[in-house]
Amino acid sequence: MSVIETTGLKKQYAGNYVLKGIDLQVEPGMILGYIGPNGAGKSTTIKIITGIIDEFEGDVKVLGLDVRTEALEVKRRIGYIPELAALYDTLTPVEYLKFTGKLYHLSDEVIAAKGWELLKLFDLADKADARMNTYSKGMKQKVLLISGLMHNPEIIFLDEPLSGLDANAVILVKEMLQQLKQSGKTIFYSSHIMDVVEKISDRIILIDKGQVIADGTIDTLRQQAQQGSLESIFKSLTATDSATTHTAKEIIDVLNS
Ligand SMILES: Nc1ncnc2c1ncn2[C@@H]1O[C@H](COP(=O)(O)OP(=O)(O)OP(=O)(O)O)[C@@H](O)[C@H]1O
Repeated sequence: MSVIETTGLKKQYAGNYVLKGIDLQVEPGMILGYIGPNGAGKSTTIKIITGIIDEFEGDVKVLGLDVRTEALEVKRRIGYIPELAALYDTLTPVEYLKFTGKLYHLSDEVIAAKGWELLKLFDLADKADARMNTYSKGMKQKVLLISGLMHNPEIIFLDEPLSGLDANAVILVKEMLQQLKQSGKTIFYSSHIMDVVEKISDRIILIDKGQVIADGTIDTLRQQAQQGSLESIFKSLTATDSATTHTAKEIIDVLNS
């Protein structure tokens, strides 16, 4: 059974379609890499599947639940780690985790115990009482990761989750995702950091201009694009290689003019 299923998923803003019919079936217990150029529609897809955006065309089911009619139950069973979230940074991480933990109906005791343990494991224990407006970007990202995972969700959506993290934290998160997968969780992972996507994903979906243009394992994609790394596959399938060189030159020309 698929844990995520979208059929004919379309989304428009003022008559302009940014998703043009996405059909996805995601099996449980895998890491799915969801990639594409800026503006391709990755975040929009994630926001629709997680029930944040509720106006769309087509059907979306998560864990067999219709996100239109059962959005609350869907939200309870998934975790979403957004990109550059509007995190309430006048709060301390402890206060923030208490707030988000309550949204998932976790008890005060569970929030306090788990929150504290996780803050320690993410190396934030000594800053646990500081307001997050004094935090670095990576430190805030760690708090978002904790808050998206603390209720032990069945599916975890990550939108550029490594942004701002240092090398040790990146290694930690990659290892954590592998272990979550081994315990049967499904990971929907969207990122621009191609070498990480290439290493951790069991399946990769590449979208461009609101459409799926490649779908398969890294080996299948390699055969399809006749290229080596995921980065070169990405460039070849989205045809940005020579265009990028040209644009870079144009930017330099404008700067020099
Ligand atoms: N609220 C909105 N109103 C109008 N257009 C929007 C809105 N949100 C997103 N879009 C448009 O939808 C398209 C897809 O955006 P989306 O954020 O899903 O892309 P993305 O693939 O996540 O990009 P990135 O890699 O830059 O994060 C873009 O053209 C964007 O301008």
